[in-house]
Amino acid sequence: MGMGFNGLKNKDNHVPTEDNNVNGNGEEDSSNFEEKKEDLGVGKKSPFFPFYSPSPAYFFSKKSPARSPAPGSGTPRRIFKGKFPPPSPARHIRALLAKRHGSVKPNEATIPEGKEVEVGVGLDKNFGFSKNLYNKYELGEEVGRGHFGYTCRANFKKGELKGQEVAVKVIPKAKMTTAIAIEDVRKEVKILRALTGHSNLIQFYDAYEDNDNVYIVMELCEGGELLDRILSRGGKYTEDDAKTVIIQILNVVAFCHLQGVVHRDLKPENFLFTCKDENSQLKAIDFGLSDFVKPDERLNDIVGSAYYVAPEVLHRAYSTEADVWSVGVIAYILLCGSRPFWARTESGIFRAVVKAEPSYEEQPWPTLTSEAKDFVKRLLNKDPRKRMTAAQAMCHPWIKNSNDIKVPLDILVFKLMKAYMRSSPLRKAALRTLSKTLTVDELFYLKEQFALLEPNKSGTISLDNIKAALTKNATDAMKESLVYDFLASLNALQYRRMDFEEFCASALSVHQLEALERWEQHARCAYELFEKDGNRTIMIEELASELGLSPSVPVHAVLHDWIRHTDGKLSFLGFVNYRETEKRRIKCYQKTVLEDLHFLQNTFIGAVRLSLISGSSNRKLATSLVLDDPAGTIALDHLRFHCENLIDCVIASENISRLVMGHSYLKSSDILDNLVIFNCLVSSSVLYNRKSIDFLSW
Ligand SMILES: Nc1ncnc2c1ncn2[C@@H]1O[C@H](COP(=O)(O)OP(=O)(O)OP(=O)(O)O)[C@@H](O)[C@H]1O
Ligand SMILES: [Ca+2]
Ligand SMILES: [Ca+2]
Repeated sequence: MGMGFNGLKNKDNHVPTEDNNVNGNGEEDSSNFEEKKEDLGVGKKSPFFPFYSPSPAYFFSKKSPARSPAPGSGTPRRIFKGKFPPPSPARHIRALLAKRHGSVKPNEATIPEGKEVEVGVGLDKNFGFSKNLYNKYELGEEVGRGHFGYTCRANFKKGELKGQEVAVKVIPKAKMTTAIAIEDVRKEVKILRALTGHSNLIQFYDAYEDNDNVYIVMELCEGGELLDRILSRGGKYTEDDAKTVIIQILNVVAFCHLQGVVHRDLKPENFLFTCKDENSQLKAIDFGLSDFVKPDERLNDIVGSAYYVAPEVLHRAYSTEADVWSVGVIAYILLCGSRPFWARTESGIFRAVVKAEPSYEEQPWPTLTSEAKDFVKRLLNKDPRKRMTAAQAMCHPWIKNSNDIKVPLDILVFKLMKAYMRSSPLRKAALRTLSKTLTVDELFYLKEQFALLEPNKSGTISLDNIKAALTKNATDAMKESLVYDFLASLNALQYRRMDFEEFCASALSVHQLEALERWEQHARCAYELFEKDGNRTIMIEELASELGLSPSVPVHAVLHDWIRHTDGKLSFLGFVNYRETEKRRIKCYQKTVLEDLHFLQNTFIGAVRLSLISGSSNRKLATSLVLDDPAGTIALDHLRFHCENLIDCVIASENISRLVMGHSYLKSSDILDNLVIFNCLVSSSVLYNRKSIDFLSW
C-alpha cells in the first residue's frame, strides 16, 4: 500500500490565504510550487546545491485544508508592512526529507505507489518500548500535526492519575521508510528522556509502540503554537513582548547546548504555550531532528526548515550555533512580522540565507531600539564563530536587565579555555591584553560565567569547580555528548587556580570581538598594551610552527608582514592575525586560497563542489569546499588550512569506499587524483543522475 506523505494532511503546504494576498503576492508558499527558473539557476546549474532537481516540488501534491485560524483571530485582515510576506508554516528542507524518507529523488515528480514499502523492507522497527499504551491511556481528539506525526489528547484510564490529561504524539511506523528515519525516532525519544527538568522544555513521560505506531507521551500544552500567536497578532510584537518570548527560547536553547544537544528544527511551530493566557509559559517541543553533539564535533547533514536554517548547515559543517541562528530568525520575525530571508523557492531561500543581509531599513525597524537591532544582528551573523551563543545572548544589553534572567553556564567558555591552555606564552599575552580592552557590556557575560564557576567567591577557580558546576547542571544527555570527557582537555588546571583576569583572557572569543564595530579600536588599544607588556622578538620559523604551518608552505610570503622588520617583534598585523588554533585565516595566495566559501561561490564560475566528509561516520566532522581547480593544482596545504580536521576526511567521489584514507593526512597526490575523478564526473554532468554520488545519501 502506498503511504508516506500522501496519506497525511500536510499543513506545511499551506498558509492562511490572507497572508498571501497582502502584498498582492499570492505565490509565496503557494501550493502550486512552480519553481521559478531563475530562482533555481537552471542553465547555470548552481554549484551550491547541485542535487536539487529543477523540476517542480514533487511530494506536496496533496492539497490539505488550510491551517486553522489562530485562536480568536477569525479571519481578520492582517496588515503586514514588512518587505516580505508574513511568516507561514515552514517546510522542512527537501534534502532532509529525501534522506529521512528515501522518497524524494531528483527529477522525480511523483512518488510511485508502493515505493516506500520497498524502501522499508528489512528495516528493524522494534524500539523496545512498552506495548500497552491503550491499557493505560484513552486517546482523544487530535491537537496538532506535523510531517512526521500527529498529536492527540489522552487521558489516564485508571489509577491515581485517572482522568489526568497528557499529549500523545503518534508517529506511524509506515512512514519510517529508511534506517535514518527510524534512528531519528529513537533519538527523539532518547533525547526527550535525557533532557529533564527544564521549565521551558516539554516534559516527557513515556514512550510506547505497537505494530503500527510509536507513541510519545508527554505533558499536554493547551495554549497552541507560537506561530499561531504570531499570526493572530498580525506579526508584530512590542519589544517587551518579544523579549518575554525570546528569553524563554534562549533559556531552553542554552540548556540543550550545555547538555550537548542541538535541536536543529527551531521555529515558531515548535514552541507551544502551556495555556491560553497571554503570558503563558513557552515550551520547546519536537526533538525529531535533534542530535547529540560533542563539544569538538561538527555535524554535516542538512536538516531543518528552510526559513530557519543557518548558513553553515547548508555548508555541512555545524554545531549548536546553528540553533542560535534559528532563534535569530524567530526574533527578527517577532520584532517586525516579516522573515529575514525569503524567496519563492527553497533554493532561493538558501541563497538568501547564505548571501543576503536582512533588511533593517523598513518599518518598524527604524522605530525599534538600537539594542534590539544589535541583538538580532548578532544572532544572525553568518559566521558561526562570530555569532553569540544562547548564554551570551542572555547577557546582551537588550535582554540582560529583564526580570527572571538567570544566565546559564556556557559550553563555549570551556572550548575557549581549552584553546587557551594549549597556547604559547606569546599568544596568552596577546589574549591578556585584548581582555583588558573589554567594555562593561562585554565583561558582563564573563563575570556571570565566572560567578557560576566560583561558588565560594574565592576569586579563583579550579578544575574541581568547573566539574562541580557541570555536574550541578548535568542530565543524562551529557553522557552521550561526552561533555565531561571534554574537561580532560583542561587538565592543566588541575594543579593551579585561575583568577578572573586570566579567566577573561582564556574565555575571550577573538572572533566575536572581530564582529564588533569597535574591533579596530579594541585591537589598537590592546596592541599598545601588548607593546608595553608582552611583545617579544620572534623568528619567522617559530611563528610558522606555532601556527601549525607545514614546512611546504612558503611562510615568508604569508608571514612577512606579521613581524616588524625593525626589531623582529610582532607587528600590529601579526598581533591581530595571530591565532595558534585558527589556521583558516592565514591568507596564503590571493588567487587560490580557499579563504571563504561564499567568496568562492560568488567568484568562481563552474566551480566544483567537493565534499570532504569524515571517515568514520557521516555525523562526524564534515567540511564542504568549492574548488575551481580543474587541473587539480591546489596544494594539500591549502586544503589543510580550510578543513580544520582533514585528518578524518574522505574525499567524496564515485567510489567512496576505495577512497577512505584513514587517519592520516591525505597525500597530495591522492587529493589531486580524486579531484580529477570528481571533475570528470561533474563535467560530464552525471552528477544529476548518478546514485553513486548522490549527496543526499551521505
Ligand atoms: N505536548 C503537546 N501538547 C499539545 N500539542 C502538541 C504537543 N506536542 C505536539 N503538539 C502539536 O502537534 C504538532 C506536531 O508535533 P511535532 O512538531 O512534534 O510533530 P512533527 O511531525 O515532528 O512536526 P514537524 O513537521 O515540524 O517535524 C505540534 O506542532 C503541536 O501543534
Ligand atoms: Ca514540529
Ligand atoms: Ca519534527
